[in-house]
Amino acid sequence: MVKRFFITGTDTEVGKTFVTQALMQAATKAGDTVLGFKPIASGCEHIGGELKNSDALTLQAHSSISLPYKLHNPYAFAPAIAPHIAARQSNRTICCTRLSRDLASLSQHAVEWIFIEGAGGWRLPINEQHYLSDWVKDEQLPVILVVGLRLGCINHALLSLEAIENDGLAVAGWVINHIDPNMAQVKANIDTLTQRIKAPLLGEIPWLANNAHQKGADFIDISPLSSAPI
Ligand SMILES: Nc1ncnc2c1ncn2[C@@H]1O[C@H](COP(=O)(O)OP(=O)(O)OP(=O)(O)O)[C@@H](O)[C@H]1O
Ligand SMILES: C[C@H](N)[C@H](N)CCCCCC(=O)O
Ligand SMILES: [Mg+2]
Repeated sequence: MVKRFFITGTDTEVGKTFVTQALMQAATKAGDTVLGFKPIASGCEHIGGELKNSDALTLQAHSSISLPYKLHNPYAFAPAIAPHIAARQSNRTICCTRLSRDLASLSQHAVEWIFIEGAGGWRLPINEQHYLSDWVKDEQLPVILVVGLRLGCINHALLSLEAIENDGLAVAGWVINHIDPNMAQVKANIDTLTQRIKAPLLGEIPWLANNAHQKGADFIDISPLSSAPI
């Protein structure tokens, strides 16, 4: 059965795509097949007559099978703004039923893993009534939290975990991602997080300058995910 995980983060721009790519590479290195899904993306460009997003293109490029772009990213909006606002501006409605149908059809492909990248942080509005977290709840997806290590991330990490758990979802793991090469008191901050977070730590990714992104997988251990509830 396909193992599916939802990747959220302590904020936007904390490394969700970077970590999702690393997870996909780690699974691929282990000899498994993977698919990436970015249900909702804002900040897209017209490419070949279609709106495309760089996160979704990254996930598509790291997938084991070749599928049309739309299957990796059903909702694509041009402006780099909150997706529910972008949707409203373009007279579209983001709908959980559609997302579930698209994930179900992706899940029919014979792959071992599907990694699903959220947008923004945990409580991202998708329309006037719903949050992306409501859809994750509908799907009962185990969650992986990316903590972008910078000043302020302790509060963001602990509040995100509290919300995920209060939503009744399993935290399958978390990842420390070094996004600030000049951060002070790195070890004391990491100790503060590790003392308080009980979920498995899947890895600590250093600041990888000069687009050394392909190395991300070297710092990730996906083995705790194999025993996570599906
Ligand atoms: N460990 C790292 N070392 C160096 N650069 C990093 C690292 N992690 C992330 N980055 C860079 O930080 C930026 C933000 O990362 P990323 O796009 O993965 O964030 P995100 O959480 O997916 O953002 P969004 O909310 O837009 O989806 C990117 O330019 C990425 O290349
Ligand atoms: C465009 C950007 N890169 C993100 N994908 C969108 C982040 C939306 C955040 C909304 C919010 O919580 O305020
Ligand atoms: Mg991203």
